[in-house]
Amino acid sequence: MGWSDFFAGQIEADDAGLVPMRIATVHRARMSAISVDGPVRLVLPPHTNTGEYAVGDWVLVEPGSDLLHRRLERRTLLQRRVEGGTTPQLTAANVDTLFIVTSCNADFNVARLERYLALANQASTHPVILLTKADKAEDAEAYASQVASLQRGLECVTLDGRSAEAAATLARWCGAGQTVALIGSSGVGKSTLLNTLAGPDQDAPQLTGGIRESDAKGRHTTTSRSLHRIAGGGWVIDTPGMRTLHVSDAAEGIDQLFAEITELAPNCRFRDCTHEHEPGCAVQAAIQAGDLDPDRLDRWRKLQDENRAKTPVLRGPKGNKRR
Ligand SMILES: Nc1nc2c(ncn2[C@@H]2O[C@H](COP(=O)(O)OP(=O)(O)OP(=O)(O)O)[C@@H](O)[C@H]2O)c(=O)[nH]1
Ligand SMILES: [Zn+2]
Repeated sequence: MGWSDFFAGQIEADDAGLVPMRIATVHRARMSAISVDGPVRLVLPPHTNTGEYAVGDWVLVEPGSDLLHRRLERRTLLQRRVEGGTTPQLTAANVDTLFIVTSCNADFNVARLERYLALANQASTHPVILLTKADKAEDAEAYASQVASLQRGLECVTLDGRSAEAAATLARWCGAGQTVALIGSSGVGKSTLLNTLAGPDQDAPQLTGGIRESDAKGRHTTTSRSLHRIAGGGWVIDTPGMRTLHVSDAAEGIDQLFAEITELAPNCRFRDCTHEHEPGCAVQAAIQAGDLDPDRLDRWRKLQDENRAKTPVLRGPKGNKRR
């Protein structure tokens, strides 16, 4: 189930008799978990804020009563801030690999992929780009080569999400104890991949996924996420389609994504160089030399600006000052 020494090391003497379980669904007022014996509807202590839990979290539970005791520290955490939100929304915890799904057609957009990559980096998960609908594309490899230039060492596969070969191709990231999550816009084939990964033995996993609820503006949103077992392997977390993906709280993730720019910056004459018009700018020099794509610098700038604008700067005794 993804249990490891990292989690085992957090068990203390006081926890004797409690059982580790993994959160499978999070709703406003209830949560379910998966234990070695199967699914469990958790009994929540009064005043539990389910917003502090994410699918994939490890928790300690009292056997018999199914009373939730406490959550264990996470290895990775995917989160995002919704428009106007004061605290980030937790999307998935303890994900080893994030499958960023896009299709070989009009959905393909490098700027959007870069956003997802910044998010994956920030969460400390390993991103892999899945290019679906390769069976319908004239030149799927052309998409793959565009992906290759987005981040150093970035892995990418092209596939037909409906085929059994897709499960075989993805198996190397889906072994026993591994947790993957799927992210991508509507219609790119996430549910299809989920079904392919879960295999024919499970009853329609997409039906167990989301509960439709209305948010404050009356829009329908899928508020729950779910954890599904992968046929013969690990676990997959289904995240709801993201209407708009804002990048926030992701400064380090962006630096990692744009490593070639991050690494040039110390060579600029001015420490606070914006790489726009300053003399002695190493980044502009790289563009002049043809070593850096000017579009890439534009996208870096837009993402930086957005991240700064969307990340609240907290000051004062309690706030961590952040960019
Ligand atoms: N030809 C082809 N069709 C695909 C592939 N993957 C998905 N589809 C089709 O594309 C359509 C959309 O797929 P879904 O799996 O529902 O997409 P989704 O990402 O889950 O969409 P949301 O639920 O809206 O987030 C379906 O008709 C699938 O059969 C693929 O690799 N090749
Ligand atoms: Zn510069």
